Amino acid sequence: MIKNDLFLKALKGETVERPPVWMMRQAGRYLPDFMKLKEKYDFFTRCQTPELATEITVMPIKQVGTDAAILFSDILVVPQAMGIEIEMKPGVGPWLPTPIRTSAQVDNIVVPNVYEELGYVYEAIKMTKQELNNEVPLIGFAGSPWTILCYLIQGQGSKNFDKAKEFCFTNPVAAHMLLQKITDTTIAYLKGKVEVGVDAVQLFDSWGGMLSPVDYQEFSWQYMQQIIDALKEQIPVIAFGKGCWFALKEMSQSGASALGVDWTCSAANARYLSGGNITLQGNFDPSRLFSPPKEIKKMVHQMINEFGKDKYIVNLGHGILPNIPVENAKAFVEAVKEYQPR
Ligand SMILES: Cc1c2[nH]c(c1CCC(=O)O)Cc1[nH]c(c(CCC(=O)O)c1C)Cc1[nH]c(c(CCC(=O)O)c1C)Cc1[nH]c(c(C)c1CCC(=O)O)C2
Repeated sequence: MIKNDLFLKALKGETVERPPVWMMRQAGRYLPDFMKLKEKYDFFTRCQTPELATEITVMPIKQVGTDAAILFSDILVVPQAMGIEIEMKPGVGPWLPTPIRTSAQVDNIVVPNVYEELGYVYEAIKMTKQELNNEVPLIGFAGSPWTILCYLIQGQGSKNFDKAKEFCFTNPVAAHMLLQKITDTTIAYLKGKVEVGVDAVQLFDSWGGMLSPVDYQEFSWQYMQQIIDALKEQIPVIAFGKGCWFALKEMSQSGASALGVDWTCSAANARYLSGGNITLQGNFDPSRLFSPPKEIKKMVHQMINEFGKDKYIVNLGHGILPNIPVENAKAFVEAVKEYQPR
């Protein structure tokens, strides 16, 4: 039994005294202790060393006081396991020496044995569960197939992922083959995470909002739905699509336990579009953590009043920014703990 079960209760839609809070990318660069480890070990070494991944995962629990932990890892470990070379270049971010640009390259990509290729993730989960000692739940995650495809084809981050979209629209057969291979790998990968003890999983569709509503259904949502279908009987699934407010209706009917929303969609609109019955998660503008702590607290209380304290998980609308003062992140979390229902 998990001692702080607010997050799990909110995922089940149960009544809570206050909503739970965690932050996307909470295990990251705004924490001084994280930066010390970053100086010593490169990014994928931190991901691949269970002791380091565990240490980083529990940092925000101890130092900021969030109600759930999310495993320190990356969405790109999945395509790495599929045999694709991916580097994390300082100052650039994800970088592929050989981006995928042809059908022949897609043909050659394998659906791996996840237990062999991603055993280090499962070790990190087991170690983290021990370290957390049932204080708070642990979230496992994966990228959506579309968001992973964006990096594989573009070859690096992008403002519009133009090359990824060009590939999908000029070579849809290969694009769908690639999306299906990522989907199959992701399902096996997440089932493995469930087996070693994660308490919930989140799918990050960070670049879903790059697509039109019609293209979103074709190139992203149908694969998200396959993953949700494969997992929903075993574990609560959170579907987060940045910029995907237009799909909230389909998402609400998918069997996901909760839906993530970003700050461009108001609480009232998100409730309306998702049918009013499903748990929502979000949606504080990450840049608003630059405001003074007093103002942050006021805005957080207002946000909870707008979403309602039940069927709600307080979070940011996307990952925390690297240069946010730790004090401000703490104020965000404290505000939720101090919340008094109206
Ligand atoms: C698109 C995406 C990626 N990775 C992820 C996403 C989806 C979420 C989102 O959109 O924010 C997911 C992710 N990446 C990381 C986590 C860890 C858990 C957490 O704290 O939430 C999670 C959940 C650690 C990380 N992943 C990364 C860092 C920072 C780099 C470092 O620590 O050296 C962290 C803490 C690197 C990374 N990895 C990726 C990017 C774009 C970057 C940033 C590159 C840069 O700006 O330097 C791909």
